[in-house]
Amino acid sequence: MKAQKSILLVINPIAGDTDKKPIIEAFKNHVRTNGNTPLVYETTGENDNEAIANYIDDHDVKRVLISGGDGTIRQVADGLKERSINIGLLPSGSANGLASNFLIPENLEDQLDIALGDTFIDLDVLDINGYTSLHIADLGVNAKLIKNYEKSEIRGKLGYFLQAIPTLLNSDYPFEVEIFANGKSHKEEGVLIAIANANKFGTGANINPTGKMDDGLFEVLIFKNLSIKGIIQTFYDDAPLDPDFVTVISSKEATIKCTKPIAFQIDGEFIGEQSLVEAKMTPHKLRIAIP
Ligand SMILES: Nc1ncnc2c1ncn2[C@@H]1O[C@H](COP(=O)(O)OP(=O)(O)OP(=O)(O)O)[C@@H](O)[C@H]1O
Repeated sequence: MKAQKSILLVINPIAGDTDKKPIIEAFKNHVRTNGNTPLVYETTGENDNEAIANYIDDHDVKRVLISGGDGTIRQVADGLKERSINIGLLPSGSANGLASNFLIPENLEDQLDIALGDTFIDLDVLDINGYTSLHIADLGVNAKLIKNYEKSEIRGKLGYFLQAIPTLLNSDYPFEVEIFANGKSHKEEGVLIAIANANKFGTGANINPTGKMDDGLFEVLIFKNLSIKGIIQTFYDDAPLDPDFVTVISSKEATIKCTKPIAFQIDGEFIGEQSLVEAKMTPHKLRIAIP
C-alpha cells in the first residue's frame, strides 16, 4: 500500500474577493480520493510566512497548493526558503499575474490535477530591495496604478481599469534613470522600468516576450513612452518589441537609480516611492507544478 502524504492548501480568504469554500471542499475531496491527507492553512495577513514554515515542519508536508494571488505565492516562497517542497497553484487572486504565465485552465478540477501532477518548472527567485519577487516589479506608471487601486473601494479588474486614466495623465512621467548592469551604465528616460522574471502582467500584456522564468536571468525593460503602437504590440504574445519603444537588458544583477523617488511595486504590491532599486537573482528556485 502507498504511504499517505500530507498535502497542504495555503488559502487567502480575502484574495479576489470570492467565496473560498468550494475550493477548500474540492481540494479535500481530490486529495482524499488519491489516498492522501488534506491540510488547510488560511492566511491571516499577520506573520503568515513564519506560520506556514512551522506548519510545514510540524505536519511533514510533501506538497503545498496555493489559492490566492501573487502576494500569497510570495508568502509561501518566503516560508519555504531552503525547504525543497513542490508547490501547485489554484489561482484565486484579483489579477493572478504569475499564474497567467503558465496557461492554467479555469476549471478547478483541472487545476487540481495539474497542481498535484508531475510536470514542473524551477522558477527563478529574485531579491529586489530585500523583497522576494517571482513575477514583475516596476517603477513608474504601473506601480502608480497599483497604488491608486489599493486605495480605491472598487476591487477586481474594474477597479484597476478605473484608475488607469488619472494615473496615465500624471505629470511625473517620463523620469530619468541610470541603470547599472553587466558592468555597463545606461542613462535613459522612461515612463515604466520593469524588472521582469516572467513575461506577462495579469492583464495579459506581454511586456517581456523573450524572457524565461527558469534561466537564472531577469530582464530590465525601459519603456520610453506610452506609444500606442508599442502598447498594442504587447498584446500579441510573440511580437518582438520595438527598440524605439523599449530597451531590454538581461542580467543576474542590476541597480536602478532615479533622479527623484518614483512609485514602485513588486508582484502587484505597492512598496512606496523609491529612487534606488537593487535587484539580484538568488540561488533559490521554486518548483511549481504546471500544465
Ligand atoms: N485573512 C486575511 N485578512 C486580511 N488580509 C489578508 C488575509 N490573508 C492575507 N491577507 C493579505 O492579502 C494580501 C495578498 O493578497 P494576494 O496578492 O494573494 O491576493 P489579491 O490581492 O486578491 O490578488 P492579486 O495579487 O492577484 O491581485 C497580503 O497583503 C496579505 O497580507
